[in-house]
Parts: sequence; C-alpha cells; structure tokens
Amino acid sequence: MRVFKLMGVDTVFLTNAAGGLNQDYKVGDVMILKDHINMPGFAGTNPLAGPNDERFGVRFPPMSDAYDRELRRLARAAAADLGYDDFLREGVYCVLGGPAFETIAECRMLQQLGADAVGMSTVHEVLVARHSGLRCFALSLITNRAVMDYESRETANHEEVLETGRRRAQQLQELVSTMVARMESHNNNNNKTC
Ligand SMILES: O=P(O)(O)O[C@H]1O[C@H](CO)[C@@H](O)[C@H]1O
Ligand SMILES: Nc1nc2[nH]cnc2c(=O)[nH]1
Repeated sequence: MRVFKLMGVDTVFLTNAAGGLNQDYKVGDVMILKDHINMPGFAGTNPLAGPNDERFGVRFPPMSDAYDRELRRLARAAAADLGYDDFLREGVYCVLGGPAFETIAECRMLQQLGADAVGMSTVHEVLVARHSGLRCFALSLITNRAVMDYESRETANHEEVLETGRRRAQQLQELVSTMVARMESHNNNNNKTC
C-alpha cells in the first residue's frame, strides 16, 4: 500500500473470499464491505504497530470511515445496472488470523458480534492504506457458508472456495471494470469543467 501511495495511487480496490455468517447470505453472493472487525487487532496484532512513519500518516488514524461511502454508492449503482441486485449485499467483514477455518462456536460468536462474513485478509491492507490516506473499496465473495450448527455434516474447505471463485469471476470482473470506467468518465468530466 505504501509503494502504491509513493507511485501516486489514490484509490485501492480489494477483493477476498469469505465465509458467510449472515443467515440470509448464499454461496455466490457478493458483499460490499461497509466496515470490518479486526480480531487480531484486539490481541495487539496490527500492521501499524511499532514506530509511526510520519511520512505516510498520523500515529492514531481513524477507521470509522475506512470504506469509502461514494465508492460503495457507485458499486450499488453499477451492480443494479448490470442486473446483479439478486446477489449483491453490503455488510461487515471480520478478519481472523487463519489458516484454520473457524469452529462452530467461533462462527456463532462472530455472528453475534455483528459480522456478516469472515475471512483471513484485506483488513491489514485497509489499515495501512487508510493510514496513508488511500481511498478504499472492498468486496467479499461469499464462497461458503460458515458452519453454525452442531448437527451439520458440512465443513469449510478450500476447494469450495476456489470453485465459487471460478463461478463468479467474470461477474466480479465486470462489476469492477464498470466502476473503474465510471470513475474515469467522472474524472474526465470534472477535469473538463476546471
Ligand atoms: O482472503 P483471501 O485471500 O481472498 O482468501 C480466503 O480464502 C482462503 C481460504 O480458503 C484464505 O486465503 C482466505 O483468506
Ligand atoms: N476464515 C475464513 N476464511 C475464509 N475464506 C473463505 N471462506 C472462509 C471461511 O469460511 N473462513
């Protein structure tokens, strides 16, 4: 993220595969991140720990505005125009350290804490990006449903994650490229009026 910042990048798009905790979510849904829970951060694991590099940002950066409101609005509009409303969601992503998938008790706890999806990435990058003042937009593909029921015979597995990723890849590409095209056209129009 810091190299991007030094290269003059101002906005980053992040994507991940995640397990669905929200009982309304289905495998194949695409969730716009509106917020996150940084579980490793509760135990002091944060990429911003250690001496602050003032060239990039302040010691105590806010995170209540981590996921850009305007880009989320743009994503909802682009998804509606592409006919993706049926599988578009907006919710809270919780990061855990991995690499093991969650226990049933952990999934139940995360759901009660307000998380809609659980994964192992993205939040570290967002913390560093926001510290540097980059605008962030992130999407989770719900690749599997978190196992929440002691009667269930299902288990999370990486093959299902990869398979769901392959199934939605083209639509995710379409969503991101439509957003980027609209951002470019917006920027060009603004430059003309300046
Ligand atoms: O977060 P990404 O890398 O998209 O992938 C998620 O899916 C993988 C597990 O199947 C883990 O790598 C987890 O972090
Ligand atoms: N932690 C976690 N990461 C995932 N990545 C894809 N699915 C999952 C999941 O169920 N849990």
